[in-house]
Amino acid sequence: MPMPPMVLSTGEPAGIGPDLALMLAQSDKQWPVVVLADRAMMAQRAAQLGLSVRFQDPQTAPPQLGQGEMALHHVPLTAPCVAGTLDTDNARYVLSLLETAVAGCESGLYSAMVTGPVHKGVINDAGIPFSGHTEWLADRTHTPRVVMMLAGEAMRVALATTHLPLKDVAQAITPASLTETLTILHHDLQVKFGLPSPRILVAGLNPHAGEGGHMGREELEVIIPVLQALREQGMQLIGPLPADTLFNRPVLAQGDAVLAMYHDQGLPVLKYATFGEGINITLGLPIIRTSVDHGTALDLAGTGRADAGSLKAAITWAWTLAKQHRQASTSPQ
Ligand SMILES: NC(=O)C1=CN([C@@H]2O[C@H](COP(=O)(O)OP(=O)(O)OC[C@H]3O[C@@H](n4cnc5c(N)ncnc54)[C@H](O)[C@@H]3O)[C@@H](O)[C@H]2O)C=CC1
Ligand SMILES: NCC(=O)COP(=O)(O)O
Repeated sequence: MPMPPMVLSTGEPAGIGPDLALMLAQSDKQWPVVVLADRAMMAQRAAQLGLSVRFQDPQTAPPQLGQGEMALHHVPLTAPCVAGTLDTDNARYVLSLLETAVAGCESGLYSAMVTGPVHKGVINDAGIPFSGHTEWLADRTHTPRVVMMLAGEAMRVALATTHLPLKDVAQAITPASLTETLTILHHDLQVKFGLPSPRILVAGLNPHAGEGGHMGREELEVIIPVLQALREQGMQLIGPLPADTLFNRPVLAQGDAVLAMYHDQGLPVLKYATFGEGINITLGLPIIRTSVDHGTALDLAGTGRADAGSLKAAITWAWTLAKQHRQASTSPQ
């Protein structure tokens, strides 16, 4: 049986997601991907970008598409879309792309999902609470805990908390949540990244990792006891390390991944080092999901100036993971 294709949700229609999908369709080496988007919007965006794309019905498309071809599953927009201009009416469209992608992965129609960027604000403005793909996917697949990890050539950074207001971060880092996060991270570094004995650099929460309790007590009361308990189970955990000195080359070289305590502790450094070629992967999900390392870039939509490097990396990684998963599930025990 051939591998099912991957699925790409193009995300916010006013953003660069549709542009990037159209740009990748120009490549002479095409991945097996079914693109989810409104066909007329894609045709209009292609014309705006000066790109020629022939849309194929995924049911009848050949497995290997040629340059300038795209397997497109039509999902209708709710309202007409202008590149760069958000419209709350299209929030349901964005979520229906995600729902179609997940349902297809669950049914075996697709082997992995790759997500283009969504605009979290406009979905909330439409009256739909939405923190991010990561939380939405956890909820949709009934997975109590997942882990967001961004990865590039220079480093991998996972997060102990994701899209939370800063004031809520400390109380969200509990012995149970940190233990679960580290367990998922450790497991997926082994299984998905082929690291039999991963070394994880764990950041502290407070300046100077609390400076022995003088600048915050979460390290003493939560982080250190959790690391100790998990080390006793055999995990290689280094820390808690002061976040301001963790991100230098000699320290990074001692680990395979960093666990940052919150979004803006880890991601600015990672994006500075790898923006444009990094990927975002949700660990701990029952399906494979990778994504771009950037947002909707409304300023670039329809201009042709967006860089498709991260989407290409996300698709490449999703395919690698899908092949790995298939091999593991078909090889004899
Ligand atoms: N995976 C996702 O769905 C993500 C969604 N977002 C959402 O995107 C929206 C906008 O967020 P921002 O903070 O403005 O981040 P952004 O990544 O959209 O833009 C930041 C800067 O990077 C540039 N940029 C982004 N992607 C680029 C690309 N592919 N090529 C060249 N330049 C690029 C933009 O032009 C802008 O100057 C927010 O609603 C945010 O929540 C942000 C990150 C990830
Ligand atoms: N900064 C990364 C980010 O916001 C991605 O979030 P998600 O939509 O993949 O959960």
